[in-house]
Amino acid sequence: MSLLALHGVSKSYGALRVTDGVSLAVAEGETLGILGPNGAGKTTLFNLISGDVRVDAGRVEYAGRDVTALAPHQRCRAGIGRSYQVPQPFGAMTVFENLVTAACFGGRQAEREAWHTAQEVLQETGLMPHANKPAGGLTLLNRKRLELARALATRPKLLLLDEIAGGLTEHEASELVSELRRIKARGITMIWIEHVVHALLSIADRLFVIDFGRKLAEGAPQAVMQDEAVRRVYMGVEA
Ligand SMILES: Nc1ncnc2c1ncn2[C@@H]1O[C@H](COP(=O)(O)OP(=O)(O)OP(=O)(O)O)[C@@H](O)[C@H]1O
Repeated sequence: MSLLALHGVSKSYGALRVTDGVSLAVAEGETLGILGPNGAGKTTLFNLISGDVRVDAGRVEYAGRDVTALAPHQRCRAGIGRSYQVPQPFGAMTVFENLVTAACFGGRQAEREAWHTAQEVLQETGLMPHANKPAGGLTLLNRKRLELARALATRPKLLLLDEIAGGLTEHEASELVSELRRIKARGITMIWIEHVVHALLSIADRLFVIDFGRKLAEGAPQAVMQDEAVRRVYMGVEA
């Protein structure tokens, strides 16, 4: 069964149609990679799934339920967790406090449970040595880890990752991919927008390529990367 299904979702800003009738289904346990040129509408698609932005038309179904009218916090509590392209922690709070806050408010966990979750997520994401540091002072890698950790603390069934490897060194990106592999092995469904293609290819079960707000290609990673339209639009390779 699909955990997430988008049915003809569209969004415009003024005359600009940023999402144009996108339909998409993601199976439980699947890792879907999203690719597309800058400005193609990838983050907007996440905003429509998480509820940060409302659709103009179409429907968003999650776990068999129509969530199109739900607010972001309701979708989060239903199990849709997300990271943001630009990490957005509470900078003056410690890493641990950020995670407890995410678990309490995003995951609706009681205080004791939230503390337990925060400990687990610190361990899982390698942030334990930084638990008591203010989030605002972290390195880029650790800010990215915290972004992932905050989403995990809400105990998502569906995890939306927006360019989590962007700006990292090769070594840092591969550490992050190892963490994502462990998350995937726990059965969490993931949708990952990423320009670091080799990182994405090392974990994605399927790719979905967007251009001008529309689906350009979808399917098995190797087949999609060989697709002529994808090579022309995304990689600038002449067909
Ligand atoms: N709130 C907004 N108001 C007006 N235009 C917007 C808004 N949000 C996004 N856009 C425009 O919609 C288009 C798609 O933006 P979006 O951030 O979804 O693209 P993207 O594929 O994620 O790009 P990138 O790879 O650069 O992150 C862009 O032209 C952007 O300027």
